[in-house]
Amino acid sequence: VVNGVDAKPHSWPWQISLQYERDGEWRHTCGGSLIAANWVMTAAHCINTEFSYRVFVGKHNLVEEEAGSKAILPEKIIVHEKWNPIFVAFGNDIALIKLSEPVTLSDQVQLGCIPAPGTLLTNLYPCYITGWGRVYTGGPIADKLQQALMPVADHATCSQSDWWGIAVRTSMVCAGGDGIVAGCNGDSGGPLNCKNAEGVWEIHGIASFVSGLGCNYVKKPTVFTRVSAFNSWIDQTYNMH
Ligand SMILES: CC(C)C[C@H](NC(=O)C(F)(F)F)C(=O)N[N@@+](C)(CC(=O)Nc1ccc(C(C)C)cc1)Cc1ccccc1
Repeated sequence: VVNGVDAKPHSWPWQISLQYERDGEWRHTCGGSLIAANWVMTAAHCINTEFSYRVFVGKHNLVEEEAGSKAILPEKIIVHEKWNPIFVAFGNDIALIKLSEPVTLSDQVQLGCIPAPGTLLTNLYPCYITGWGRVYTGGPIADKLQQALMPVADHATCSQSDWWGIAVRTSMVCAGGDGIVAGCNGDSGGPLNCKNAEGVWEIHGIASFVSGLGCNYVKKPTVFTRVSAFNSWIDQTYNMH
């Protein structure tokens, strides 16, 4: 997250770190959200079938051992069947990870809520991006979980020609675009957290892409998969696997 702040530890208890093993070391690669005791929602582009992964729950500082955190191996990973790594603009950048064992819920490990199907947020609706991604374009990833207020750019705004134009679909949600705050590599797969009218936090987005010209680039908001466009896919995947 570019120009974010350290989150209060465990204040986003559904946030997970998706890590892959390289040279005997586990490395953070993406964010994700716990949506059931044994299911994590992340971005399809985070998954590479050559790698082995683990899901780390209950984390705040990635470079410290933390009581209450736990690394769990996936039992299976389901990538949306219409995801195409060559055409990110087609969307469907969503994947579900079934955990090999259900997590134990606690103060530090909680489930995130999914919005009702078809829910659309109005322009400038206040949401927060969270993640351990790069803290500036090309920079290092964060040790401590970062958060930043990122107002929604509705589809009418985000699909303007000098914004994302036709690269953004209605199955996506944009946030930010002020050139200051943005998601960046390593935030992929993580949540866009928005409080609903009842005061309940919901996961409205899965961080998908930012501009190749720079993470925080004016009129190129961070683009998220719109979770409320995938409720039935999520339900079907749950019930099928
Ligand atoms: C692999 C892509 C599909 C997703 C990757 N996502 C992220 O980094 C995220 F923001 F989600 F954390 C990304 O944006 N990667 N970039 C490599 C940019 C990129 O690939 N962006 C992009 C933008 C639009 C499109 C399509 C929709 C036209 C595809 C890729 C990051 C970047 C940012 C600044 C400088 C250099 C690199």
